[in-house]
Amino acid sequence: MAFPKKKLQGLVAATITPMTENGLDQVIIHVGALSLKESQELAQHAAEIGADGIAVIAPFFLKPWTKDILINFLKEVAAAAPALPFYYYHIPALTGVKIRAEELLDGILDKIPTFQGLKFSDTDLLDFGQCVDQNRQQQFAFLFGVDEQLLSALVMGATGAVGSTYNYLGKKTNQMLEAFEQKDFSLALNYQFCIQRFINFVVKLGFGVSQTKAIMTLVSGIPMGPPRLPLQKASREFTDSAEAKLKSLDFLSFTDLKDGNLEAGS
Ligand SMILES: CC(=O)N[C@@H]([C@@H](O)[C@H](O)[C@H](O)CO)[C@@H](O)CC(=O)C(=O)O
Repeated sequence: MAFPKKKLQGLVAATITPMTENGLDQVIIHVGALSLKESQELAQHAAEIGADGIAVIAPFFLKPWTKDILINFLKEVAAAAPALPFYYYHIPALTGVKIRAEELLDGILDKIPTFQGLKFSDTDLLDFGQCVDQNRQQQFAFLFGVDEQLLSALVMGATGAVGSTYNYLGKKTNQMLEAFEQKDFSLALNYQFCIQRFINFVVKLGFGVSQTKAIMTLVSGIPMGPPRLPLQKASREFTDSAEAKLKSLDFLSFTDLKDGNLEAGS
């Protein structure tokens, strides 16, 4: 998968959608599920509808407890869409599957010939760095998923990023990428700190999918609708505080705001 230079990937729900100036470049569909059969059906469906790739998280109710078991699970899913590039989505805080990504990558192409890369949503930069270091010959995509640490991951060799905040902090993040590419690390750090200030603020208020939807609605004016149960809609207080913070950090001016209907879109 070729990543457009200096462009970020935004994650919308379960679909990874790299953006270019002309819109969606590629669509990678997440097909993870608790049941292998369901995952395989989703993978086949993704192939039928023309997806550019599929991504899978580890099953998290009945968990794989060794690397080999996890690989076997992933292999069976990948085999259901043998023509599609395959990505493993490593997000241990949510799946509870803590098998190190570095271990998983060891010899993975022998098992999963369509393996293309990793979405790495964990703060363990030792594991991430070793994934990159030990696979320099493989041309894998190393997509980082902890937005507040992206700069550190770029230093480690991240080839792309997939995260929730790029849906509305993309401009600032692109400025950080630009500064990084120009080797202006002090400027890049300023951008990263600014992004961190916002994320740190919302994390303290309670931040997740519902809050992401509320902020996206606020910024874009496109009603994202309520989250599905068991998630609860973000409170009005949250949205007001997030809006004030975005403005105080200069992420957003009054004129940037669209007429978002926070209540709409069921
Ligand atoms: C745990 C989590 O939700 N991580 C996010 C990050 O983008 C995260 O929202 C961001 O780094 C702020 O902490 C993504 O990596 C994952 C994500 O958005 C998703 O799978 O929906």
